[in-house]
Amino acid sequence: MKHASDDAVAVRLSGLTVKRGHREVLSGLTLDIAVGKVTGVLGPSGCGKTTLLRSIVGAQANVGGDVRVLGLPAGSRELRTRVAYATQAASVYDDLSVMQNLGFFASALGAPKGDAERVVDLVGLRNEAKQRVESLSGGQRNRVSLAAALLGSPELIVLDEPTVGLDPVLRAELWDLFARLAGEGAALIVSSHVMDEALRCDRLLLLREGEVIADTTPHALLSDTGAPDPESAFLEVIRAHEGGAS
Ligand SMILES: Nc1ncnc2c1ncn2[C@@H]1O[C@H](COP(=O)(O)OP(=O)(O)OP(=O)(O)O)[C@@H](O)[C@H]1O
Repeated sequence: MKHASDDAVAVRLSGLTVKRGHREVLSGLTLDIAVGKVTGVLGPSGCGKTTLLRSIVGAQANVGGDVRVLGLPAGSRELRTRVAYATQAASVYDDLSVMQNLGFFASALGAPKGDAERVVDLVGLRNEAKQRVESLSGGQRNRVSLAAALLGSPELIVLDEPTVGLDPVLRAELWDLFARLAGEGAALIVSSHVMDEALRCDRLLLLREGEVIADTTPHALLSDTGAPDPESAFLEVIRAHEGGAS
């Protein structure tokens, strides 16, 4: 029988361990990620953020332990339209326009007619809609990828560093959008190495060398460490973790 609370769980990790090459990149992660919230995966370059996201969307090899997504094993066929993933490198066609790309992905996903129009507005690319992707700036290309990830109505939206290369205004707008989507009931998992973005998340997972060293909220991160900003708070958490580990 299903537990009632399972409906609120988008992702359940049980002892997730990943080896890449000879290295253990993630070491036994056990945690649940809730629906209706923006969960931030924060941490320095190389700490395992992308590997964690790839494991959740079923794109990672050599995964040990168990990863359940919306109650199903990660990567299950049934999850194809229910889970969206935007990678760091924009995965769109250079020789097509923004709208042609979105139209293509919309029909591949079976998204409703008009959905490409909806998402192009969501990511603020209306003026560039007819432009070929190859002529866009890096930040604009990433937004095409993000728009493609928002097609249909995914229940879980996994975004790998979606705000890289964006100006502060656009960044703030996208974080507003993430909060709105979570408010509508989606689960969002957003990675970033910009600690200030931590403040926009409902929950924070701070990752370091493949381990979750803090599972907290922006408010608790600042109040527990007494640090003035998330960057110093993160350093404080690392110091405390290393002190405790030695
Ligand atoms: N094939 C491989 N062999 C050995 N190590 C690997 C391999 N692929 C990735 N790694 C290592 O795994 C670690 C985690 O990589 P991952 O891409 O998940 O980090 P990240 O936190 O997303 O980094 P960034 O913020 O720079 O994108 C890194 O230290 C990386 O060097």
